[in-house]
Amino acid sequence: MTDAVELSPTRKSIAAAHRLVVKVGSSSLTTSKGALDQARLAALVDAVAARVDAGCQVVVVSSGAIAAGIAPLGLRRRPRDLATKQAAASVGQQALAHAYAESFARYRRTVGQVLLTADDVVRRAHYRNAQRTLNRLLTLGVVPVVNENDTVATAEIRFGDNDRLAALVSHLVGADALLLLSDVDALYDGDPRGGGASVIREVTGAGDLDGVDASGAGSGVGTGGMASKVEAARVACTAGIPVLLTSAAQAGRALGDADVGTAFAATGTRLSARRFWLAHAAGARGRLWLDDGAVAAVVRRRRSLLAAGITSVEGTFDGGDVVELLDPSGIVVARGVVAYDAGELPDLIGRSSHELPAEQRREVVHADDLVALR
Ligand SMILES: Nc1ncnc2c1ncn2[C@@H]1O[C@H](COP(=O)(O)OP(=O)(O)O)[C@@H](O)[C@H]1O
Ligand SMILES: N[C@@H](CCC(=O)OP(=O)(O)O)C(=O)O
Repeated sequence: MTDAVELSPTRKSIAAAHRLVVKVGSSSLTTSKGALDQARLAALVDAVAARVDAGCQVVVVSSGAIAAGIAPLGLRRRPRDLATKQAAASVGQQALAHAYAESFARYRRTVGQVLLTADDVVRRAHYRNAQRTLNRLLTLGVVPVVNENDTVATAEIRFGDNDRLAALVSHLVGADALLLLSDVDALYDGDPRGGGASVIREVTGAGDLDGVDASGAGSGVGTGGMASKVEAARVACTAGIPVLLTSAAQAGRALGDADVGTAFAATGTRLSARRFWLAHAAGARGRLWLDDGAVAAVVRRRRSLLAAGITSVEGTFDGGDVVELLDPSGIVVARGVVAYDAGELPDLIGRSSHELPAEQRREVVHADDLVALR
């Protein structure tokens, strides 16, 4: 008999989490013909209800609105144009909400539908509203079922994928763990459909993802693909939230001892709402390229960014807008609120403070308004 392998600290913390966000993808809830798969939805609800009955609070972030609208509308495949996608989402979301309500009713649990647009997370006043509603639902013992508000979200304001939405919601509700449930049992070092790929059990830092190819397209009914799950896991982990990625078919184990799939360890600590918004939710209006000295000052020593360390400026922004800070190789190393308009900076960059007139000696991005991403 072999000894049981000790669970990693990440898995233990996920198994012990009190407040969880569980994201489930379209391919796990719908048939290939574009209708809801009631049996698979019920199996997911069984697993979530068991965890709720054990005293935990669970937010479900559910995709599937567009996919579930395909068959009822008599369409042959997932629509490509926005108007038809929105029509499909309108029909499918209704079916989805009804199915969750009926399925959770088997456990005498009430569900609350929460449809969010990117604005609800990007604008700080909206962020607080969404936060308040979700918290209230949870304290009332309701299971919130969240999706993007696809019927009104236009191209510019779309989250784009529910993996990212789930990571943002995890922070919003102060979740102790995020579960990403898909149609694949784990992250592999390459697309498993090609064969020969190996499972990655634990990701403890960015280095564990070196050489991992997650670029393969998704299932065809969803949008995200594996790359968006890895990115969502990174967003959650840097905000201090561990992530478990596995298949919806393993939801019972995932919500039980968490000894399945790929576990991503939290790499950062929980950020304040403002810093999280700066790092992940706010839209950037410009880019500042830094020299190596400025990168070291900003990222390692957590100093303000001065004009002397900037080599180039891109974008049309005003003082108060969010910009990305790039290292000399073009990697975004930080984000922050810029103190100058784009038009003011070309005359200042590369010059040290004592060369500048007194009114232009203030920091370009103050340390309090800056979040390092690496
Ligand atoms: N490195 C990888 N590891 C695991 N799956 C991968 C990888 N690269 C691509 N994939 C594919 O990504 C798919 C999951 O993405 P997607 O279909 O968008 O899921 P969902 O609908 O659950 O959001 C898997 O079915 C798998 O074929
Ligand atoms: N909001 C969309 C989901 C888009 C999406 O991200 O889908 P998926 O990749 O399956 O998680 C819908 O409900 O159809």
